[in-house]
Amino acid sequence: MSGTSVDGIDAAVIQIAQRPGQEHGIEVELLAFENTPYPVHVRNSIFQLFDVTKATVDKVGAMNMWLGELYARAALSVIDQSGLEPSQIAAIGSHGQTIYHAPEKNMMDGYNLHCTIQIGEGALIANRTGIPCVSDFRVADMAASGQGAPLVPFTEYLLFAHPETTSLLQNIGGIGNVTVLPANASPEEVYAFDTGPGNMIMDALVSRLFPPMTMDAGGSIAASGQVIDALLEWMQQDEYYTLPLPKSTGRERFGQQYADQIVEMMKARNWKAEDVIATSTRLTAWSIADSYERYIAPQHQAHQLLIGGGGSYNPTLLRDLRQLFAPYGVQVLTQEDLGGNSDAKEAVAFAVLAYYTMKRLPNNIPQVTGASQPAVMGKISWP
Ligand SMILES: Nc1ncnc2c1ncn2[C@@H]1O[C@H](COP(=O)(O)OP(=O)(O)OP(=O)(O)O)[C@@H](O)[C@H]1O
Ligand SMILES: CC(=O)N[C@H]1[C@@H]2OC[C@@H](O2)[C@@H](O)[C@@H]1O[C@H](C)C(=O)O
Repeated sequence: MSGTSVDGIDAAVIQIAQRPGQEHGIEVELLAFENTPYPVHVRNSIFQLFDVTKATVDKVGAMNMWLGELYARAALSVIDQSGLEPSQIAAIGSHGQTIYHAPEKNMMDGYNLHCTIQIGEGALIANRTGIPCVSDFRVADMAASGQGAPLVPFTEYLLFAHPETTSLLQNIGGIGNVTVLPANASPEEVYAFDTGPGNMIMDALVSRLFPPMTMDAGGSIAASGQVIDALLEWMQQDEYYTLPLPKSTGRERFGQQYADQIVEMMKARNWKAEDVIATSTRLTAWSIADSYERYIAPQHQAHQLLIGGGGSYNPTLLRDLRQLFAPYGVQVLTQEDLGGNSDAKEAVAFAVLAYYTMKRLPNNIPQVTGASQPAVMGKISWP
């Protein structure tokens, strides 16, 4: 898995045990996990592709192969760490790198041309590892008129649903996304959506205002600043926060151009850099709490908000979240609080999704993505 933050490659080896007689009853054990940060020049080359005027087909094509090589190496390395041989691995699930995501309806000659592009060639991963590789998951959901995201809720339902506890699984990566798992839910009652920016705005602003840092490690910059009310109010006006469900978003809305606008405002109004970081941190926490109030609380009183993704390592963000969720009586915990691993969660999810692809079983949740029907997502490349 390589997410929207483009911080590195997350690779996990898992063992799946099928509960007898239950197609969707599985137990997952994490055998090994490894995060390989992208070298700076690779990260910069990927970021170039987020600018549609620079993402020419030659560059996209070459990066598709380059990332395939890097993902294959990451897979072989984590397999080695697990103590297994590649020949013992049934399949690799590779999400790839999203370079473009346009889930909204886009009609042309009567066809909906909404699209999403994940690169990192699966054929190359299969060839280099000798293991079948499932990649390019999202397009099958889009073919069924879905948004192609979020996909992790399928696995969260399998792994975290509980008879008595209503949980919100909040991932805070580049983008924030939440899965609502009502107590004793059937699959049809699960829903999920992107809450808005996760770390994306913070990362972009830290990169601009505190180079060579690329993230607010430990939330220390935000902790040293004060929230700027005028900026927070401006950010809260984005129409994304009130769009109807299902909805998903990405760098196209909250990426570099968005951060540039804030830097311009900051210069014009003499705001302090650490206050701008404190405000963007609060915005992420606010968007998660606002999503709860707007789309979840009217139907479900949640017991806990379980934070995963890199945002769970930012104590200032967690502080803001705990403050905002206290009035609702929702406990804020991280995956680590449950004995899990915030970093590994999405990599594990794509391994689980690949397990279903290999069995030719549907692995999207139509009401989550807005798809008209279940789909078997993922394309299989054989070695
Ligand atoms: N120690 C830390 N302190 C503060 N923030 C951190 C820390 N570690 C990671 N992060 C934040 O988490 C981000 C990475 O999160 P993660 O790996 O979950 O994102 P992703 O998987 O790329 O994104 P997405 O889930 O949106 O696809 C970093 O860019 C950074 O902002
Ligand atoms: C198009 C795309 O890559 N979307 C990501 C992104 O990062 C978080 C959020 O936005 C989520 O919608 C999705 O990723 C996770 C893995 C998902 O599909 O569940």
